[in-house]
Amino acid sequence: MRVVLFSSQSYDRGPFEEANKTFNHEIIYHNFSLNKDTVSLAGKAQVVCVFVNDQVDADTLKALAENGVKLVALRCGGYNNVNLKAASEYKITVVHVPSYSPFAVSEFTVGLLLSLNRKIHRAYVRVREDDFNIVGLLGCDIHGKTVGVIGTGKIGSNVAKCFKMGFGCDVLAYDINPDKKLENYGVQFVEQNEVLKKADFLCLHCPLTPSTTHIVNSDSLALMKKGVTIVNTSRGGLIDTKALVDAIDSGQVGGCAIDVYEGERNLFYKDLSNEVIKDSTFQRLVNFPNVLVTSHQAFFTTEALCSIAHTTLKSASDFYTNSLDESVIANK
Ligand SMILES: NC(=O)c1ccc[n+]([C@@H]2O[C@H](COP(=O)([O-])OP(=O)(O)OC[C@H]3O[C@@H](n4cnc5c(N)ncnc54)[C@H](O)[C@@H]3O)[C@@H](O)[C@H]2O)c1
Repeated sequence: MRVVLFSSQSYDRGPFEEANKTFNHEIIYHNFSLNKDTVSLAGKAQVVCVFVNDQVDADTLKALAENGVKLVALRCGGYNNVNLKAASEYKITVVHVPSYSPFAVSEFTVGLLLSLNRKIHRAYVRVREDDFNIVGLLGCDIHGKTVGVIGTGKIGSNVAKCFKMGFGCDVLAYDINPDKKLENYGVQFVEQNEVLKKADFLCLHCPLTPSTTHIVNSDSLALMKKGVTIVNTSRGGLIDTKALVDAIDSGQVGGCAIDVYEGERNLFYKDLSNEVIKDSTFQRLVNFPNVLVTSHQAFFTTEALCSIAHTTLKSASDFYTNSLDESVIANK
């Protein structure tokens, strides 16, 4: 198969070339993203492979279909950036990587929360500047606090278990489809509003869907405990960023660590260090001392990259032998 990767980075090549020793596809790497303006550069692709910020909207899918593309393979778990309905209309199958390393994202989530709470990222900068003062770096014990988890799938369940069993927290969880096995670990399922009201630390791990868009907004922020810390490693669109900025400004939110941002498409994975960033909401957000932002890297481990490459190329092979595993199909 000819597989064309959009938004590919230097670190994608190694794992894809290694995995391809098993599958023998022809792989073409494009370092720019897929959208309706770049779709013609898919060329004679049989499989188009995209990542989290490619814009696979109806126009793009129509152009892909006209070019004979029958498979769009996301090399990630979420598929909120693909118009699945349009894909089905144009008879394009969309596959994703439902599980590569939930540990990669859950471990990163815990790391972000620890770093933000104890200001480790700020301490690092101070010590490098020979500033050994610790004023302003005060944190709190996480032990004994209440951690709220929205979405307890592969990632959220790991996070919930980690805070319950590793840190001795009370963990309150909400999921539209709760996996009751988590209760055996002491995690308690409650209504979403109860999670929001009681959490000292709130972790978001549900997918971005119409019903979860801006799940954190001015109304839900008002329900939360004053001084709550919010951690989002799922998708930026879960948070209304303007409302979050206001809540940080007022002190309603005491800290925020995010690996994802609703306007990240124009920013993340690019070196913009010599440019003026026009997104004033983002600029305001990153300048708060109690905010920690990373550039959508929670997935970024060696194990995850290898697993993503293997599953993606296997799906390409399986699609053309009619043996795709149901679990990888996003538009069933
Ligand atoms: N930052 C990163 O690098 C990165 C990497 C991988 C995944 N992610 C994000 O993490 C999300 C979770 O991944 P996962 O592998 O745990 O997915 P998953 O499908 O295993 O779990 C998602 C859970 O959310 C629940 N859910 C769905 N709608 C909900 C709602 N309205 N309210 C509460 N719960 C709801 C589902 O029932 C499910 O249990 C993905 O959707 C993706 O957006 C981010």
